[in-house]
Amino acid sequence: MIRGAIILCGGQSSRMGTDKALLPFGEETLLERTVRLVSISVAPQHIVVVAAAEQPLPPLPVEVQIVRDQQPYAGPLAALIEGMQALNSAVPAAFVTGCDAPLLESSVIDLLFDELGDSSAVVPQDAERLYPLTAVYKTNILAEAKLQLAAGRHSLHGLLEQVEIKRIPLETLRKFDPSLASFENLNTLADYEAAISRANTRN
Ligand SMILES: Nc1nc2c(ncn2[C@@H]2O[C@H](COP(=O)(O)OP(=O)(O)OP(=O)(O)O)[C@@H](O)[C@H]2O)c(=O)[nH]1
Repeated sequence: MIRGAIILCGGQSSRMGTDKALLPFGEETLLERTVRLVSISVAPQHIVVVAAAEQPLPPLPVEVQIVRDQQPYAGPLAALIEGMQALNSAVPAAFVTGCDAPLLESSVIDLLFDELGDSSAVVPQDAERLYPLTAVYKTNILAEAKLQLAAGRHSLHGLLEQVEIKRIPLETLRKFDPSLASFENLNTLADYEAAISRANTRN
């Protein structure tokens, strides 16, 4: 199966207070790092970055496709639709993440693709919640995604309620990522600082 990936990076970053995509992380920005980690599992020519219209972006590999939101701040579902429309039509499924996943493990991405089978999406879950921004989606759910958006729903959770998904217990993924750091999105400055120190401890 040809794997795709969609990296959403055009949110408002309101809790962080500054554009997350451009935050430094080691010698890279968060977006560069996320693209590099995703490209261990997905060929760069099948990676789509979905950014806001005027958003400045760091230099990315030339093969990576950049698309711009049609509507400002329409949310992750609208951005997912933009990304799916931009993917090569031969790509049946895409890993979806935000730009704020600097501790992603490629073995987690690989496992999510491996579990897809007949499901429309493979989504990690713990007792409290689903993790729709570290998940794999079949591209044939595009029509359903558009219906949801047209009905005024903007969240990925709403889409996942309408399709058949495979839920992967987060604990199962500890085998591949013992600290489960792949699932920590960075919303606040405190999250960002904690991720930097965790990355430094690992190195
Ligand atoms: N392209 C695009 N990406 C989005 C949009 N909304 C959210 N995202 C991305 O989706 C991921 C999750 O977004 P949220 O955590 O809901 O929002 P955020 O902008 O990151 O942060 P807050 O404003 O603090 O909620 C982040 O990587 C965002 O950049 C959007 O309208 N367009």
